[in-house]
Amino acid sequence: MAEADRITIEGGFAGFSLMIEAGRGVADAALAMLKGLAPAVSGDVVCLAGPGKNGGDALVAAEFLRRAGWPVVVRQLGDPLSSGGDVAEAFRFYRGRSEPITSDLPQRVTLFIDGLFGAGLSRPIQGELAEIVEAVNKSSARILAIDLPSGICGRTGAVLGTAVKADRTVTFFRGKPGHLLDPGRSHCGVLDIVQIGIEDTVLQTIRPTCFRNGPALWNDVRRRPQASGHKYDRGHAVVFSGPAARTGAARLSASAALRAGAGLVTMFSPPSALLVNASHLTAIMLKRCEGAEDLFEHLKDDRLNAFVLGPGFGVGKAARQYAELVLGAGRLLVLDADGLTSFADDPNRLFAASRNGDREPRPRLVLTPHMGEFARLFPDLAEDTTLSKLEKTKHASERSGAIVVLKGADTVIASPDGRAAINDTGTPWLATAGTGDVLTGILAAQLAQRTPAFEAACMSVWMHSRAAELFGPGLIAEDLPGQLPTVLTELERLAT
Ligand SMILES: NC(=O)C1=CN([C@@H]2O[C@H](COP(=O)(O)OP(=O)(O)OC[C@H]3O[C@@H](n4cnc5c(N)ncnc54)[C@H](OP(=O)(O)O)[C@@H]3O)[C@@H](O)[C@H]2O)[C@@H](O)CC1
Ligand SMILES: [K+]
Repeated sequence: MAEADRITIEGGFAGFSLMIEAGRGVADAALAMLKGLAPAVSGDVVCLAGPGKNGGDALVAAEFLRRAGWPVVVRQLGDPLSSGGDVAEAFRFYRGRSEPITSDLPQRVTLFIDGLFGAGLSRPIQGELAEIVEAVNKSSARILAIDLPSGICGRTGAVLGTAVKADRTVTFFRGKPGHLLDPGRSHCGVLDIVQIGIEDTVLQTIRPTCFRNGPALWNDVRRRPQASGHKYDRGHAVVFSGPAARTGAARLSASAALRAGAGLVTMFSPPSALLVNASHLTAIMLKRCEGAEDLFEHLKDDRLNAFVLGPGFGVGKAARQYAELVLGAGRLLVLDADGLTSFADDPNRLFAASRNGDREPRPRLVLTPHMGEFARLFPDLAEDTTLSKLEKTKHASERSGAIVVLKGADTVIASPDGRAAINDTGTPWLATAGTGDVLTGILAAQLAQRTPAFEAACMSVWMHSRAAELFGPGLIAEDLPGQLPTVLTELERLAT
């Protein structure tokens, strides 16, 4: 944002004009929240203005709201005139009441506008300021945050000390990681992104590498069946089954792979589980696979192009051998669950297989850990409290040479080339047994169709979340594949 700001001002746009537009955007959002209420009978609109430009935005918004007829009170932290520059100008722009801030807040408040700290938050909120934030959070008034809820770090989404819990947050030009990463995301409430005069062309100079996950990022590279094509054009995905008593996870994965667009799906099953699997499978094919030699033979069929290893598979030597064989044969691999844990004692062995002696121009391995599994492969990154979830995932991807999908309510997807995406869709109902297995199948389908691995991972995470949103409450993992046709139809509509 600092760079976007700098380029815009260098181009002849006055810094205070940006602040006016920011303040106007905040005032518009406030008016939308106040809609239906009468200024004469409502409580005050209380604008909390901090010492920096976040406070400047609050002062500008306060003036626009005052002009719209609302009873506005500014509670000011620090001396805006001594701050100079745009902040002093904003203070002169505001023609209403202003008092120094204390924890003794006004009693009749309809709306708090939080302009204490934004991008310039540099340390935890403590002492009387923390009491003020707590009092604002406890009040029954609604809360609108400017740029970021005060106390939320824009880089990491972490709470520094304490943080405002807003109903709505207005930010400028583009969202920041702290808006999408937990706990920042839940402190923002509804997120509005308003344009304040910064041209999109600044992005050509800034070249951002971090994105909010959504169809705009990948829908145009998504592979889809062609009228003249046949099933092998859509790839042949393989899912490794676990032993007889643990086959369900692999079947969830396989059925998701077929629904998500793989041309063919085969389960490789140990002999003990063949009968169980055979009694459940119809369109999905079944092959016996017992040990490395068997797999080596199967891999001679080079139409088998994308593999899933991990769901229900069991931890141990077989998982390590299979993963290495698949990667060594130049195939794409989604490694999940037990597949990840199998490398806990020697993660470098996995990373070496992933890089395959640096002969691979593009990543062929996708890791889909939750935080617990991530900590087994990347213990130092997991423990490092200075790193955000975004940074942890990016470092892990760079180290492993793999696409890393670090799951959670705020799933992060990172590529060794430095790109990353944060997913902020989905529902809490996704936190149920087996949904991760379904994700591996959706991913295998995209890889089988030869979508580049980073985009494949991003779109799979999004489709998985969207399927859950469409089903709604009461979701179990088995319900997800059945929603995929609707998700695909939606994506088709967006593409045309
Ligand atoms: N970029 C753009 O394009 C545009 C940006 N705009 C706006 O600018 C905002 C960024 O402004 P900003 O850089 O002045 O920082 P801001 O968040 O106001 O705070 C800095 C002040 O807070 C203080 N302080 C920090 N932490 C503290 C703590 N825990 N407890 C106590 N004090 C603490 C810190 O003190 P210091 O660290 O210097 O001692 C300093 O005085 C951005 O969020 C957006 O709203 C818009 O106007 C439109 C265009
Ligand atoms: K704020």
